[in-house]
Amino acid sequence: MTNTQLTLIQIDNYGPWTVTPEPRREVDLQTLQSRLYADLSQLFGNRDGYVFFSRFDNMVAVTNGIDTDAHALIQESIGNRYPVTVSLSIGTGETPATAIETASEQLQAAGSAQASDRQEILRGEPIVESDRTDEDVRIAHFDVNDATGKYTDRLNEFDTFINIEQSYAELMRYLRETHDSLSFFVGGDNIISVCPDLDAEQYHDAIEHVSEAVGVELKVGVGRAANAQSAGMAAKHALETCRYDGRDVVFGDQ
Ligand SMILES: Nc1nc2c(ncn2[C@@H]2O[C@H](COP(=O)(O)OP(=O)(O)OP(=O)(O)O)[C@@H](O)[C@H]2O)c(=O)[nH]1
Repeated sequence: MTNTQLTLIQIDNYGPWTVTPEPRREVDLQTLQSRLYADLSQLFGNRDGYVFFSRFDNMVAVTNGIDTDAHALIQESIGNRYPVTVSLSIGTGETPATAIETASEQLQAAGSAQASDRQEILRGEPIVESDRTDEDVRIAHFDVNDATGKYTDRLNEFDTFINIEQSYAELMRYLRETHDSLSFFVGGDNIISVCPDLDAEQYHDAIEHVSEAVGVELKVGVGRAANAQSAGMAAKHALETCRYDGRDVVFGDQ
């Protein structure tokens, strides 16, 4: 069984800030957003978490093993470094979808994303240490088969981008609707999904669905562990095994 702990990260009152006192230069917003993501990736990553940028003003972190004090420290550090603050909401659940649902509801209950008096909220309870197991987190690392030969070296960059993004859109929707999983594009031709305990057939069906819908062929390595970093690393090794023996689904511990 999985026991996912996710943290919703939301920039406080960001919409109004981007236009106050007048619209801020887009390049400055892009720079702020990407630096904030980089810092959060490092701050959570140093504690074995994974952060996904989703919409940049909102980000989702897999935070199994990261306690409330560490969240508070990260929140304070961001507040000291940036002209904006972030709210953090920790949600847990048997599936990633229920965890993000809880995290989102807690933050919504604390006030609007665009309320000037809702700042640096820290809500939710991490999984208690005694309830944690070595199998709480499942990370599935998807990769497009031969993206370089089929797309990067043949098509112009924008048409390559369309193909990759379409496979992402199909996969994220399919896994969300059929298996309560959350999928994130992480660059290149890679998609990382936070999943419950799915079997090889279910991963194979997802890959087949994407292939039939948009004609992009995927493979996937799956890892399980007590935290995102270890599960993610096991998934990467499993993906190498896919490359080596040609299977489309490999589990890290098999
Ligand atoms: N975020 C992330 N990106 C990766 C990773 N591995 C590769 N990439 C990206 O994916 C691109 C394509 O690399 P590969 O997936 O190794 O190449 P490929 O042509 O698809 O070949 P095969 O995957 O072996 O079929 C690279 O340029 C990187 O941008 C990874 O582990 N994480």
